[in-house]
Amino acid sequence: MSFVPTAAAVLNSWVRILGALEKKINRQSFETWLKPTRFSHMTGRTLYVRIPSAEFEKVGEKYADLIQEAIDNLQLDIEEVIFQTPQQDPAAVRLREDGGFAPLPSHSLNAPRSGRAAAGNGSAAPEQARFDWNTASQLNPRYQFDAFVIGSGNQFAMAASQAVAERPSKAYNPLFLYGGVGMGKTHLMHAIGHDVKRRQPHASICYVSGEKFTNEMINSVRYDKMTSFRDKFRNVDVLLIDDIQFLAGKERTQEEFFHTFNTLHESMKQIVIASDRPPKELADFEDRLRSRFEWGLIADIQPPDLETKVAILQKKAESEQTQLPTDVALFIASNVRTNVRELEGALVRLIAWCSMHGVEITLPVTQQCLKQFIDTQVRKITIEAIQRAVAEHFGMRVAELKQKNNSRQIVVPRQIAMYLAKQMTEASLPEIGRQFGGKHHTTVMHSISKIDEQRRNDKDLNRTINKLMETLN
Ligand SMILES: Nc1ncnc2c1ncn2[C@@H]1O[C@H](COP(=O)(O)OP(=O)(O)OP(=O)(O)O)[C@@H](O)[C@H]1O
Repeated sequence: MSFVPTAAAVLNSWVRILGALEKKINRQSFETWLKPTRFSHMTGRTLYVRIPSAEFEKVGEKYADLIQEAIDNLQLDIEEVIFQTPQQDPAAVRLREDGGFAPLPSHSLNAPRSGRAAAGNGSAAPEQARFDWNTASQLNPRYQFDAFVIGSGNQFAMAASQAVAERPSKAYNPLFLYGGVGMGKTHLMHAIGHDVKRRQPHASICYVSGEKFTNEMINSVRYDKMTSFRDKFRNVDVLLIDDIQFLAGKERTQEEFFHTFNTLHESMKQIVIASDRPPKELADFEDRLRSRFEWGLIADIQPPDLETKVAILQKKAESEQTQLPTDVALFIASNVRTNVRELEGALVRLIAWCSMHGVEITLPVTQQCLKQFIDTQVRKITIEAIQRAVAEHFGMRVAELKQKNNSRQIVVPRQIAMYLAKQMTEASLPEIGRQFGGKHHTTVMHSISKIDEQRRNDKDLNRTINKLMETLN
């Protein structure tokens, strides 16, 4: 095959493969298993595909023939496809030379897979005497404290995490970390795990997501293995449980977690919990659990400011052995909004593009390469979308935001919506005024500066705005 891929072809390769698969398999399977996957990057002739969770590892096996067929038909120069979750390193499934997909041989990062099997995740695996967290801690080697950039929004959470790592169960127990999507909660949890392990090599560290905890519990009930499930989670030195909000409304799982929590806490074992919201906002959670989450320390992570975003980009580039000029870092940081994961995505795309074209990373190249990425972000957010999101958040109708009504219940959401319109769209003040029922541009300006000022002192307002920004992004 003498096909020479262009950068765009490589970046679009997975999208093109998906396009071919969409025509071959039923819609529901496609929507469930393939649509959530994303092109990650390409190294040599290896295509890396991002899957949302370990559950998706079977995609490679299930659709191996169809993927191979699509690669052949599209004449893509791809030798192997690796599916990886954000947490795991290249793992899961690999396209073999003979054209089939097979699991990679087990190594330390794959160890969690054996962990799941031992817990009876869907299969009737034999009971295990004691789960070995030493080989299955699921910690990502890249998520270390020294790879975490400190800024005003995360310094408290970082300090609390370091204190916990230095003195597990003695500093703050539990430590409850919360913040929006891609703000570094998982990174900090893994860093705690690594640091404890460095100080106490024999400590057993368990990192588990709320979803995995739930699934393992369901399977344990199903296969009558609750004893080993309890043994597994109640005999660790440090329990790091991510995305606890997943347990909302799941009474039986909450009950089980309640007892896990009590056992660990009573035996002076460290518990670290991460969530997308503070304990008091965890709806559909038992009060006794919510109150336990507040026993130790609650630390929030706010979105990074511009300087922190630039520093994160520089650090990530450094770890990729890439020189990132300051004007490029500034350009990316100011155009990619709050989410650090998206910031990383933009950088990965840029590095891939430049290495494929054999060009240096400069501002014009960056502008060209990230144009679509940034345009999509800008395009996505309209004043109408902001009005809808704000109205929904405050339980009101969009029309009320535009009415001449100056009651506080209407004024505050309207001011927030105007503020977001200024921050997140290109619209001018008169344009914003027009879209809010014909307000004068000075009224818009007043609203924006009011919210801007209040946001600095009012933590709840700040959180509401961050949450709305995330929803819109
Ligand atoms: N301050 C930071 N310094 C360096 N990297 C960061 C920082 N904050 C986030 N990241 C990086 O951003 C990515 C997303 O972070 P992470 O997965 O920890 O977010 P999260 O808060 O757990 O998000 P989610 O709620 O979606 O699980 C990771 O690659 C992480 O290393």
